[in-house]
Amino acid sequence: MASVIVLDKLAQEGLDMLEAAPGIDYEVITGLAGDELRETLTRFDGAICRSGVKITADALEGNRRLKAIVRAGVGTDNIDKPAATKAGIVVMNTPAGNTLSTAEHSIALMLALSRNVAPAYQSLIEGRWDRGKFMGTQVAGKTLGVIGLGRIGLAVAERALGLEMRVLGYDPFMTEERAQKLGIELVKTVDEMLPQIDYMTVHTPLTDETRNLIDMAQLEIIKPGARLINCARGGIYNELALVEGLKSGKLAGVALDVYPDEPCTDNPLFGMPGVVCTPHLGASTEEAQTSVATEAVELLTAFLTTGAIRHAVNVAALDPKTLESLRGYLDVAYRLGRLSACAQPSGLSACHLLYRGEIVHEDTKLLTSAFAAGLLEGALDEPVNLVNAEMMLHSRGIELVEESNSDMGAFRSSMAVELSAGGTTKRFSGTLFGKEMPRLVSVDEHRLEAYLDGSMLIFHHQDLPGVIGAVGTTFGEHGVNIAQMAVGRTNPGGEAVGVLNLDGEPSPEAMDAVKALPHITTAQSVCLPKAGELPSWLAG
Ligand SMILES: NC(=O)C1=CN([C@@H]2O[C@H](COP(=O)(O)OP(=O)(O)OC[C@H]3O[C@@H](n4cnc5c(N)ncnc54)[C@H](O)[C@@H]3O)[C@@H](O)[C@H]2O)C=CC1
Ligand SMILES: O=C(O)CCC(=O)C(=O)O
Repeated sequence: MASVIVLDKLAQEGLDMLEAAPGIDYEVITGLAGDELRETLTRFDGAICRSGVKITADALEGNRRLKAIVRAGVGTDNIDKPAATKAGIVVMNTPAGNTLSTAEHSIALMLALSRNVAPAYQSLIEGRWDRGKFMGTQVAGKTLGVIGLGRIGLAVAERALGLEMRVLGYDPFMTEERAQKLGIELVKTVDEMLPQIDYMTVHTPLTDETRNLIDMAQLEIIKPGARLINCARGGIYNELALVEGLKSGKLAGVALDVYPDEPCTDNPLFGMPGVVCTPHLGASTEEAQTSVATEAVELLTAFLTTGAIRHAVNVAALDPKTLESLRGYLDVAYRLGRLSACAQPSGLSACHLLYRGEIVHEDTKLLTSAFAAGLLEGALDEPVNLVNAEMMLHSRGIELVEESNSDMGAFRSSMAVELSAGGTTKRFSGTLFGKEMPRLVSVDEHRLEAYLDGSMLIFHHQDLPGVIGAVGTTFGEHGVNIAQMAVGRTNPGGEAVGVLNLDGEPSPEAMDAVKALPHITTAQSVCLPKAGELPSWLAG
């Protein structure tokens, strides 16, 4: 049974889906923070949140159970993604469910600003019939600047065009041709837009580039009387500049749905003339909340029950079809990682991976992550999986290089690993027989064919009569049964390698006895998962 925690208020439709999901238990606990949040999260496999809870590095510290966090919404800025990645936790979001509602809220705020809706209502309920005081401005024929032409920005632009506005747009990822088709005039910089606009709306994440996008300097060039709207993230407009702009008359209005620190009930803009603010309501419609809640539950339950990863913001996607078709090779990659960790337990500085044949047309990045997970699994006291393995390898200064060659070589697909440590190299390659039989097909330059599972012995020796027999006899004396044997050599009488698949792990005494045999140069015991045994992140 997988356990899920819902950390913020979630639409009932989402909770109903959790209730009905087979193999899933859930609890709703909102308002958690600090130690209470950290301790609670250690009891769950998955979490669903909105923007209320702050999942900081502290909240994830020492968590060995949580596997996924799904944000029922777009912005994942309330989740410490580097900390989640380090802990091997997948972070996913529901990117499209609240697009239209947020676009509509931006338009609503623009119209509310233009027609003084909030102050006129306030004045009315205070007993005044002030028809002269609240002269508005028509939006038709006016110019709207849209910063960020992603899902919400484009939906706003489309609606503004429907209101007969001229729309200028700025987004480094939008092409001139596409903008033209949509009826948006693309500008090259925000500064180019500022002298031309009557309204501005932002629809970007808060990043180093978008923080304080409108500041004191921009007030110097903005068209006097402009009205600014922010339904994206607090901090994109510098609030002190907005206060100054309103005081000086440079700005005629400001509408905010989002704030640098939320919840926010105290803000220098609140109560100023020309300001209308809402408490982060962009996505607060029944339609948007139903959509993000049900999608979040779908994403989390699919991940917890099948391993499928969609809409992840810290790891490559892994849809059920890809997972199914790659599972065998992910297993080969993971086992080669485990084998490499035994063969090169210290001083590793670089791993070169070469994918050959048909497999190069698949997402080999995932295979590389599976290899890295196998390599590190036994060495770390924390969970390692596809999410964090490469990051952990890099943070240990181990270089990971991936190459592909579509030539098949001896197999339809294969994967070779070269490990470098202090001027020496070791090489292994593996392939998949059938759909799920991982095989070791070379050690260094020697070809062979051995099972890539269970207990193994890999030994280098001189190719002389009686050497292999002596290994068999020695193991026999120590009660170790040999299930299968493979030998590879380049020249008769030269260096050779033997791989034994054993029914049990040899004792240290058995290993010492084998190492002491004449003509044996190295002997390494390797313990891999049994055939068909997969790590939890791969088993689904
Ligand atoms: N107020 C609310 O309740 C809601 C707020 N949001 C926020 O709205 C924002 C936009 O959401 P979506 O449109 O779904 O995201 P999106 O990812 O579809 O679009 C973001 C766009 O911003 C552009 N962008 C990034 N950096 C930029 C820069 N420096 N200058 C110009 N453009 C830049 C990107 O190229 C992309 O096209 C997000 O921050 C999200 O958190 C989303 C939903 C609800
Ligand atoms: O959960 C909410 O209502 C906030 C929505 C939001 O800001 C987002 O999806 O980025």
